[in-house]
Amino acid sequence: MQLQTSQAQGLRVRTSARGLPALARRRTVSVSAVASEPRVEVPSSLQNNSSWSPASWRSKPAQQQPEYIDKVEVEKAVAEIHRMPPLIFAGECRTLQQRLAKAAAGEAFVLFGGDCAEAFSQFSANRIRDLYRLLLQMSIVLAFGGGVPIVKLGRVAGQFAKPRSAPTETIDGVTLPSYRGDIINGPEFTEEARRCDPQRLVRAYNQSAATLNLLRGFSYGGYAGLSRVSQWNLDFMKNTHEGHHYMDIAKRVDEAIQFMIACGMDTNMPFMRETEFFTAHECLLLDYEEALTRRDSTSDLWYGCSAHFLWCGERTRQLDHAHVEYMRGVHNPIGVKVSDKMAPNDLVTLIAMLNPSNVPGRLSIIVRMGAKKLRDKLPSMIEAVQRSGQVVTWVCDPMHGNTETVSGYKTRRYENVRSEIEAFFDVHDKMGTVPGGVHLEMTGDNVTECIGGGASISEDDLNSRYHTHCDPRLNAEQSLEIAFYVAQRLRQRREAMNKAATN
Ligand SMILES: O=C[C@H](O)[C@H](O)COP(=O)(O)O
Ligand SMILES: C=C(OP(=O)(O)O)C(=O)O
Repeated sequence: MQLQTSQAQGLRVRTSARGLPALARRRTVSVSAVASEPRVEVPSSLQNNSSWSPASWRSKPAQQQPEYIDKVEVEKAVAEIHRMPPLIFAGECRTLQQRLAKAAAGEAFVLFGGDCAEAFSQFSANRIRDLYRLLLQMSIVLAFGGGVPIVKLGRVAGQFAKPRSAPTETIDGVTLPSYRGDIINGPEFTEEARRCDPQRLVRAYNQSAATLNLLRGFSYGGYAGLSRVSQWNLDFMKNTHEGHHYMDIAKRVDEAIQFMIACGMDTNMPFMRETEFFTAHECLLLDYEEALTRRDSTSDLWYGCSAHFLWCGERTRQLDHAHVEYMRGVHNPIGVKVSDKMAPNDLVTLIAMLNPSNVPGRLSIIVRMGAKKLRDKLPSMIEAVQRSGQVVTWVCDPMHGNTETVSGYKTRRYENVRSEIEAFFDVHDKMGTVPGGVHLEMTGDNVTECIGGGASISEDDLNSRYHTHCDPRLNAEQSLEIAFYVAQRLRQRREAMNKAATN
């Protein structure tokens, strides 16, 4: 065993025989393996020897938090949420962690998608249903291509808080605080709306609870049954190329089911009637997250009970700051967004802090850099993580490195989104590592927020149905088109691996 020291970080990384030389060969991680010993020692300046508690983040600097005027009102709202039931259960988080471990090993694939920012004004059963069934459609397409289970994770039922690049916004000479998500303030450009209002915390909790209730109903009440695959096509998609392509697959699924029934398969089996669906959001607003942090009575461990999966954003992942402190102590599966700005050694340290026992499925690294930077930077990140023996689930967010402003609208080009996914698969194929999933800002609505794709949305179309409160989302047709592209890449990987196995 070799011992390497990175002087810049004061970080000691031990590499084993399966470290450096393994880079060139295809490598899978066994999910059934018990968690291996951590191989990375966190520098003493970053070590946190004090014990963790749901409130220990308060002793660290916290980025992107709202400035409330009335602190007493905040305390009241937080106390109210603290008395409310948890939104999720620890056992569900453990199940999700197992699924994500499979994705790390290439035995499953993660489909992560939903609104950039959920909104109080856009809350409706139809919108939740349309996002849900689009995710179901996409998961059918992906499972068909990839031949692996699809882990469905919605950016939903809690995706309310937004980190912003600038604290203020100026329009026609008037400067107001930036919109930070409906859980904090309102999107309208008025002083009143932009004031941080603690009552919004309670409203966001209630909307999340109601949304989750419906999602659980869809997942376990028959809506998501495999016999209904051909009924999930959204009405406005029926006459589109993607809609037709989807129906071809749906017909083949129907035929396969008929065949299996003829062979004696029991259609009452849970996998025929139900599906697993998990929720996720950015762990940004720490007052809210702390109020929903609960100790699981069966394991005695702490869980963030606002969602099954929480992620730390690109703007709040500082190694010695509050968000990393909070996240290191909750036992949910978690993620971190990573741009090209992150140094590979810092990534290794961050992983060691968040997943010191190296548990597969605990940590997803969600990369978001744009295609070109991804081709340049991702290989050295993967190499550093591999060399340290750390197990992570690599996920591609092709949205956040591809935002631009056109005619005054924030937008993204379909072609750039697809290119980043292409680069992500190419890099993993080249390195023999596993592309574990995609993370999309998307909606089941027929919006015109991203340019291009088969729907041919042009720059001039942007103002026609631009409804997002923050970043532009792929519409249903563009999302399905992405799913077909990813499915094709998954199929190619599967075929290449089968070929390699038979040679
Ligand atoms: O969704 C992510 C961020 O909140 C968003 O990209 C920030 O946008 P901004 O750069 O306009 O603040
Ligand atoms: C803010 C987000 O992403 P990032 O942290 O990658 O900018 C997001 O996904 O909503």
